[in-house]
Amino acid sequence: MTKKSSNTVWHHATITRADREKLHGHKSVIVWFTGLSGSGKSTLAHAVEDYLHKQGISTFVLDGDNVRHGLCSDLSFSDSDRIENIRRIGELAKLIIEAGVITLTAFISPFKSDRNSARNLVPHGDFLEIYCQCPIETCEQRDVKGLYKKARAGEIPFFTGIDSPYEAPEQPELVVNTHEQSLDDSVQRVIELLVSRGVIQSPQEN
Ligand SMILES: Nc1ncnc2c1ncn2[C@@H]1O[C@H](COP(=O)(O)OS(=O)(=O)O)[C@@H](OP(=O)(O)O)[C@H]1O
Ligand SMILES: Nc1ncnc2c1ncn2[C@@H]1O[C@H](COP(=O)(O)OP(=O)(O)O)[C@@H](O)[C@H]1O
Repeated sequence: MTKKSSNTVWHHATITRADREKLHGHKSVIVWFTGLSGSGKSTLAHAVEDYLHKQGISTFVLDGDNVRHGLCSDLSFSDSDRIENIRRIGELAKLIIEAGVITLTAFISPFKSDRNSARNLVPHGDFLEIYCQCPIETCEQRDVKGLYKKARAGEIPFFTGIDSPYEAPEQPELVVNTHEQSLDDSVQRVIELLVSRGVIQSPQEN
């Protein structure tokens, strides 16, 4: 349970999120990628960022591996530390959308309740959950970082999908099947979602 700060008073900014969004010419949302290790979260988040950046859209990617080198370097992969990891990321992503920037997060985020807590931090519609669906067999074949091999050898305890659970989203805003769809197709599906939600304009309208 999070400790509450005492004797602190919220200071209201004179420049609002809406002012910043107007300056940037687009809305800001959290695009939350979730899925097994190796399911394509980082690859897709960065490919979407590349696409948006080229359209002049302000973006930022929060990536599990990177954030665990700094802000969350004190956290392990126990259930309670994963919960704290996702709590911090939810709060951080909330701050970044206040800056008027589209925030793409790439964390396994294995527990439904934590993803829902992150969703509930921001106004309705500002959290778009994208499930990178990929059979564990394919993730394991990809074994981008050699971690599945180590986990199977018993060298990494509590590895997601092996001896630590992954709870698939029930009603994500989008499912991308990264074992069947090409990366370009997945990027297009995400862009279509952002257009359909009025976050960005259709590329034809620019
Ligand atoms: N035990 C265990 N289980 C799963 N993953 C592990 C583990 N140990 C290290 N790694 C590496 O850490 C990356 C996942 O970190 P996350 O912060 O996204 O995890 S979580 O959301 O808190 O569950 C994950 O990165 P991705 O492969 O990009 O998902 C792994 O590189
Ligand atoms: N459609 C796809 N979308 C995303 N990644 C894909 C796709 N097809 C194959 N891949 C490959 O799968 C791997 C996914 O790794 P990564 O993005 O690091 O996953 P994660 O961040 O979920 O651990 C990369 O080597 C990527 O090139």
